[in-house]
Amino acid sequence: MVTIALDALGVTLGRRPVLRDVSATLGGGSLIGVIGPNGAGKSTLARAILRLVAAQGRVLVDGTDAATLSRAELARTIAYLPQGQTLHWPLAVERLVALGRLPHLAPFSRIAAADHAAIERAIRLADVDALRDRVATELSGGERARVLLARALAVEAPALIVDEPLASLDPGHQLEVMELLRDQAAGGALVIAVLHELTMAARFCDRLLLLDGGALVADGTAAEVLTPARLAAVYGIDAWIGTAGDAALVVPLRRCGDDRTG
Ligand SMILES: Nc1ncnc2c1ncn2[C@@H]1O[C@H](COP(=O)(O)OP(=O)(O)OP(=O)(O)O)[C@@H](O)[C@H]1O
Repeated sequence: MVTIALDALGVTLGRRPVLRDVSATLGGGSLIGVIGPNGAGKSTLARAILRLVAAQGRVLVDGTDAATLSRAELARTIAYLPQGQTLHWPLAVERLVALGRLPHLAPFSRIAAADHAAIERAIRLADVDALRDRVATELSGGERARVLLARALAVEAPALIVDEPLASLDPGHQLEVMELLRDQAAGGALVIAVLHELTMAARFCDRLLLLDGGALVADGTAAEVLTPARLAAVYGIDAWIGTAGDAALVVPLRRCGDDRTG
């Protein structure tokens, strides 16, 4: 299992500090939710871990500074589903998923049986078998999101970072994707998911990192992180926090100071 340690990670964009002094040790076998309001720095944190943006501090992958790893090594170690990716090429779904194997291929080599097996596993896990012959640019938003998740799964990396994997998914597919991420973690992967759906985060994640204004303001279990006071301070909302059976629920009720219940 892989361990990713963030050591005083910081990012400045256009002279604005958008991520400040984030330190945390993220271990394999867990599903870690990264939450926080718009602009809190969640995607920037994901990109800093992947060295897609210049950052201060260090990212250690099993004790090795990620800055010393090649692009291909890093891509084989941490698979990535970026936020809201647009597709430019009218590729068939199966070929798009196959791109997930690129970090494993030597230049000009062909995909091997092991690659085909990984592609088939990813197609099955992301539930996109029925779409495999479709052209990816002609899919609905939710279908496309699941195909792109399949591409990330096809890497079969020990760590997976997914940025808003539930955006544009219907409720059934949201649950399916959260179950899939939880299963990946149960199988030993380190899964880091940027999420806006607080109920999904509370219900499925082993640990939550709450960002606000680029700072890590809380790090712990859902019960520790998602308190009424913190939801008010960070999101500016009054929320109902409870359970239905054994499922955690976080229901935003109103903006703080707003008497309308809608
Ligand atoms: N190239 C850039 N130059 C300047 N500021 C930027 C740049 N890219 C992002 N930012 C700012 O960095 C901050 C963090 O952005 P980031 O995308 O990490 O937020 P986020 O928490 O993922 O937000 P969201 O929930 O809206 O996706 C935002 O205030 C954003 O406006």
